[in-house]
Amino acid sequence: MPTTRHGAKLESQGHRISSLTPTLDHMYEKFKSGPKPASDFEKSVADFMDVLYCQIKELKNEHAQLRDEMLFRNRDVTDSVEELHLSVVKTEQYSRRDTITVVGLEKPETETETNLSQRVAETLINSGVQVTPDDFSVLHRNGRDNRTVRGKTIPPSITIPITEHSSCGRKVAYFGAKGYNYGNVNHPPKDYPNCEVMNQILHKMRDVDPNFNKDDFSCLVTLYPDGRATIPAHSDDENQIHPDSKIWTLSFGATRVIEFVRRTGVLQEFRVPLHNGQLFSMTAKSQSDWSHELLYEPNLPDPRVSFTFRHIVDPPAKSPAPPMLTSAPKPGRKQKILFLTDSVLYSTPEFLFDRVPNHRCIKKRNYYFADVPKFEPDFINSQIVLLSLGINDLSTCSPGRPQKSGEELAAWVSHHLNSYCKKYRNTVFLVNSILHTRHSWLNSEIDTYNQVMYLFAQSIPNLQFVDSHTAITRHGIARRIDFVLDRYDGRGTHLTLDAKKIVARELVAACQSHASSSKSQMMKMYYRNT
Ligand SMILES: O=C(O)CCC(=O)C(=O)O
Ligand SMILES: [Fe+2]
Repeated sequence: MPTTRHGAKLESQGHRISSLTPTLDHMYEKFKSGPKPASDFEKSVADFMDVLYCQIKELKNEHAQLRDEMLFRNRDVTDSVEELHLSVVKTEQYSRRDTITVVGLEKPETETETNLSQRVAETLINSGVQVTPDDFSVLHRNGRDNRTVRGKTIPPSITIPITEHSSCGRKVAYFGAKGYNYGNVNHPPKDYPNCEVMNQILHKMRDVDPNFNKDDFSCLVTLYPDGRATIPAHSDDENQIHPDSKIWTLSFGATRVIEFVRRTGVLQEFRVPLHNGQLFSMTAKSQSDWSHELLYEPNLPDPRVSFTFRHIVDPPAKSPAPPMLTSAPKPGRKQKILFLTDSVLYSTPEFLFDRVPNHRCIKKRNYYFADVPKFEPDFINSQIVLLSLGINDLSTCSPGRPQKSGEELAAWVSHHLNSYCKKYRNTVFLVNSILHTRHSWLNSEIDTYNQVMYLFAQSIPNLQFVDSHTAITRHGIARRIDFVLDRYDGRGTHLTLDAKKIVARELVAACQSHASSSKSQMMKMYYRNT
């Protein structure tokens, strides 16, 4: 590889481009601590050096940010291409396998897709099949023109893809004093049937849960005729379900397997078989943190019936102007996520937060916790304030002695967050854990800080501790410190792109769960009672 003379010189002195800034800092410090400029010329050289130094630093920051943004975007594009590829493979398999071909249906000049569906449906209905034209919305002719074979006109055949029915083969009945809606499905209120089976089941439910009563709890009865009927991955987290409601499922018939997959952070999944006569319960937390799915078992011929009970409440009324120090978001305006971060995550692109529906992220640089009050005027207009700080408050130039201990920092931060959370009750404060460095003395302070903050956040309804440190330690990259911390950064407080991506995913997921949850409702309840 050709090397310029200048490049060779830099290499030989051990100066890599990536280490230029520490060198520059060092040179600048030396320059500033040298003799004071005497002449006008020396003064203007000193001013010139100041300007150059600031501009180089700014450019370097900008460069790091642009590089990360580009890498994040690249990864996004790769992910989308992979997803598209998978969906093409799926579509191909599906178009080869799950289709019906109809031959011999003549093709009039005036044929359109809609009247073709109509005619196919009519033909099938005449032969005793129960269908409607809507069942064939994507059918098509295999060719445009009729062919003539030995004097006979042969119309092009028709392919009918068998579309997965939205209920995935399930049949449901709903009973309860209040209606229940999810997705496009709308179950109106309906009296429980006064029959032996239902009465016995209700009786059993009261034995199990003393709070159970059929005025509050609704029952969704689902029939899965065989193993091909499923319920796809979902969480029962509609705001019509009481925030503390357990979801009870009573199973009869064939054993089916329910699979849980964690919704955020590191991928975790597990399966539970649901046997005949078994009662299974899920907590609200298992809905917010996990999705569940009844797995497809094409070779299972037997039916299963489940009775699912949920405590249904009236959906929260559209709130009037929120109380206290809050300003209602203007209609049509996106809500704000204020992201205060030190340099560890400063290059996290704001666009990643576009995944939080109806929100936009404004990122601001903040090195020390002591600087947080500068941004207080913005809290009132932010739905989420995300704080990723702390390492600069702990670390110090003389190893072994932090500026503040982990415990001191946690006490100080929690004191301030406590008052912010009370003052800005409609704002959710997310505080990110501090990540490990290359220094064990510092890491033990970090652990203390993280533990105290984790416990503290549990007691404040609009404060959440985002444990991105644990997300990293559970990830494969934790095998080697160089996979997590930037190798060229001796201080060990800068992350590799992989680590940044893991943390960013945690932060975005935490914002997503707050943006969609009924937490603000719970916060109001909490503050009303305190
Ligand atoms: O049938 C089951 O066991 C699960 C049903 C379910 O997840 C639901 O109704 O939300
Ligand atoms: Fe469910």
